[in-house]
Amino acid sequence: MLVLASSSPRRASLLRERGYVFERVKASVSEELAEGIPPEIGVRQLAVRKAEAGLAEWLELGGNKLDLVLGADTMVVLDSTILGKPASPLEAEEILQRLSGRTHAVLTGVALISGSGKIVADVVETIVNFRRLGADEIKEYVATGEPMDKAGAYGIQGEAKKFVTAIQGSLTNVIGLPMEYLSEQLRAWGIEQTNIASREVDNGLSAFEGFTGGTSAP
Ligand SMILES: Cc1cn([C@H]2C[C@H](O)[C@@H](COP(=O)(O)OP(=O)(O)OP(=O)(O)O)O2)c(=O)[nH]c1=O
Repeated sequence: MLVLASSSPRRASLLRERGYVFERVKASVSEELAEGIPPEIGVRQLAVRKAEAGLAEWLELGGNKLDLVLGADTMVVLDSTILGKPASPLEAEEILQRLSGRTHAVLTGVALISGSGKIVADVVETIVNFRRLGADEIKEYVATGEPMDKAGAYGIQGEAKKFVTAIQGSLTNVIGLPMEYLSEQLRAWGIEQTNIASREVDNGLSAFEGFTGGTSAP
């Protein structure tokens, strides 16, 4: 049995759309990191923290020790600086101004852990290029509310798609889970997709079909 330790609706959709059957628990953890920690270490640490908290909660609910708990954390990194979720619309504008006309990295830490003591944790990176953004379009975008619960103050699967000129690497990694990497890991743990038909569901990503891993514009 797979258990997703996350309250992110995006992570649940990504798994569901690929036909995984899973349970969900909350991953309530402090997202504080040591000052100056390298982003790739920090993002892995948070993924492990979430998976461990999820496992504790799952076992408390009566879950089996052999069940596999998945925790993840996504960060946007520009010039070695972590750009988290904006605390206010003004901060969202500031973050988007910084990303304007630049290339940044999106890191997702993924941790898989079971009560039997097995743990695998990795970090997957996607590189994203933004075109130059005007002050008015940033304001308009922030007013949609879309940036507020997202690392780096944007959602590539939503309105912010139009800001992106190229990506290198996994698109789903930017949205919260690197599905190509994760499918391989889950297979190794004996967890397979069970309902491939549900992959046909339109997830709003069709404009990006064939776009991942390349460098062309959407
Ligand atoms: C950059 C980017 C981030 N995001 C989202 C993915 C993550 O949900 C969120 C980063 O926050 P996270 O702290 O990784 O996750 P979360 O708080 O949403 O959920 P939980 O900790 O319970 O698992 O930003 C997008 O949806 N689209 C994007 O383009």
